[in-house]
Amino acid sequence: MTDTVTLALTAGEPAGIGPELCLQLAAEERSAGLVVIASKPLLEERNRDLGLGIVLEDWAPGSVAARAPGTLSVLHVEGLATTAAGQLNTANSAYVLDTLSVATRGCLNGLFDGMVTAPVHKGVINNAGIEFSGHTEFLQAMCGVERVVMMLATDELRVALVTTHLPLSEVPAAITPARLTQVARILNQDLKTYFGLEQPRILVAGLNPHAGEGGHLGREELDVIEPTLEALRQEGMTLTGPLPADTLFTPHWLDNADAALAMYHDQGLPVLKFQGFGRAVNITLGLPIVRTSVDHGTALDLAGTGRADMGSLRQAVQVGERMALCQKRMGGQKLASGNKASNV
Ligand SMILES: NC(=O)C1=CN([C@@H]2O[C@H](COP(=O)(O)OP(=O)(O)OC[C@H]3O[C@@H](n4cnc5c(N)ncnc54)[C@H](O)[C@@H]3O)[C@@H](O)[C@H]2O)C=CC1
Ligand SMILES: NCC(=O)COP(=O)(O)O
Repeated sequence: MTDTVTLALTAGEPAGIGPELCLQLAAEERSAGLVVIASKPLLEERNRDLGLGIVLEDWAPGSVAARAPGTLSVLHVEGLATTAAGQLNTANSAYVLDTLSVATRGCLNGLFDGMVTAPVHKGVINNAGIEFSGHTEFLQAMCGVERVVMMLATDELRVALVTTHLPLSEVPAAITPARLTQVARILNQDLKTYFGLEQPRILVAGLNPHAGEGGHLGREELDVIEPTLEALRQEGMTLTGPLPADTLFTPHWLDNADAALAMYHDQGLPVLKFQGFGRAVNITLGLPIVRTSVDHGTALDLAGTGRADMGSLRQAVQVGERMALCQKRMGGQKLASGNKASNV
């Protein structure tokens, strides 16, 4: 069958809202099969504590994932040390990363058509002595691709990033012609592949205030961004910029564009979250597999209360399903242009 997909859904940080959001989502009507990758006792505990009444079914490769409202397939992952909501424990970090590895391998070997991730806590994983910047970088390494692109999207706005989880002080040096070229090519290609845009119109932000004010407020625009964009235009891309980031996100520009490309995390994401926090999806472009995620973090303050909003997880599943169907129709795994796989 090519018109249905099975998605792996990682439940994320066990002390956060991820496990309960997965269970709450399982109560709803859905067309994609979902297999939650998590500790089964953890899900049973949240299910019981919140009185959700979801029927948890063990899933094994080859079996059909549950789709009926009120049921959820589970692929159990060992290694969880503690289950207390709201209380981080470094002893759970290896387990959290195992859930990501299981889902990623399952996508690479065709068990799943894509993966959706509930939030992890980057700090506690690092406190456990494991270097970890985020799912995005983890998946890039695990899939063996040279570059990936983080894009968050609502129905009205798409914002992609040139750099992701970097200290601000390291951002200027990271904006090189090579990185900008790879990011723009991946963004352009995946907007065509997954969003049906024949000629994506991309707005590119400058790095400095007023896009450098002609070199008086920084030279990255003159030395790196403008020449790189010009070369990419020669390849046929429709790129506007570098634009001052403070006016790029206004209707004047956005009304005639398909995506904005920001130079760094907190240049683009605050705007996106102001516009649509709770209904946005985080998509990793440039991977050979489909991966979507929520727009929020672990919300430890809400964990275990059942009050967290599942709008973003719902959206992540729906977008992941559409992307997986699109990839299936193309005949399987694909690589974004210019991205080399070394161990897939
Ligand atoms: N996809 C992922 O794995 C992500 C993980 N994180 C991680 O999450 C941790 C906590 O990050 P914060 O900056 O505190 O952001 P956060 O998103 O966890 O919380 C920020 C505020 O938004 C609220 N909130 C978050 N999700 C909500 C939901 N579904 N419904 C209602 N309210 C919600 C929280 O209660 C809190 O007041 C960090 O370690 C961060 O790295 C953050 C973003 C994405
Ligand atoms: N702000 C987005 C975020 O932190 C999520 O990152 P990732 O874990 O999806 O790489």
